[in-house]
Amino acid sequence: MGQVFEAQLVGTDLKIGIVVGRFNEFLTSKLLGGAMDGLKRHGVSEEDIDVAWVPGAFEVPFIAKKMAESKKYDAIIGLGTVIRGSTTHYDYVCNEAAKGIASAGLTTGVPVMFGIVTTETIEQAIERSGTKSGNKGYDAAVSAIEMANLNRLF
Ligand SMILES: Nc1c(NC[C@H](O)[C@H](O)[C@H](O)CO)[nH]c(=O)[nH]c1=O
Ligand SMILES: CC(=O)[C@@H](O)COP(=O)(O)O
Repeated sequence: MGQVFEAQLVGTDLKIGIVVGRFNEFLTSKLLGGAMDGLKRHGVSEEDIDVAWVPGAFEVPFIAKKMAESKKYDAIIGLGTVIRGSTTHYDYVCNEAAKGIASAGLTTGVPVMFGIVTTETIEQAIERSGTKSGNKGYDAAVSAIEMANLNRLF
C-alpha cells in the first residue's frame, strides 16, 4: 500500500470563514451556534472565525467564493436552512446552493463545507438544528477542520 492521508481534528492554527443565510434565522442562528461550538471545541480561536450574513441559502456561494478567493481562510462553512414550500422555489434554491458551494471549493482550492439543511418540513429542520438529529452546523465545522488540515497535505 502507498501513503494513507488522514487529517487530525485539530483546529489550533486554522482561520475559518462562515457564511450564514438570514432566511429562517431562528434555525440558522442555531446552526451558527453549533458551528462556533464545533470549531472552538476543536481548538479554533474565536478571533480566527469570521462570520458573514447573507439574505438566504441562494446567496451563500457568492460570499463563500469571495471569502475563499481572499486566501485569508483555511476553510469556509456555508450554513442555511431551506424548507420546502408549495411551489418549485425550494428546488432552485437547494440546487444552486449545492452547486455553488461545490464550485466555490473546486475553483478556489479552499475547502467549502455544505452546511445547508434542506428539508420537507419545519420539524425536520428543527431536528437537525440542535435537537434530536444533532446540529448540522457542528458537523460542518468538524468537517471544515478535517478538510483544512487534509488540504495542507497536498
Ligand atoms: N425559501 C428559502 C430561501 N429563499 C430565499 C433565497 O435564498 C434568496 O435569498 C432569494 O431568492 C433572493 O435571491 N432561502 C433560504 O435560505 N431558505 C428558504 O427556505
Ligand atoms: C424554499 C422556499 O423558497 C420556500 O420558502 C418558498 O415557499 P413557496 O414555494 O411556498 O413560495
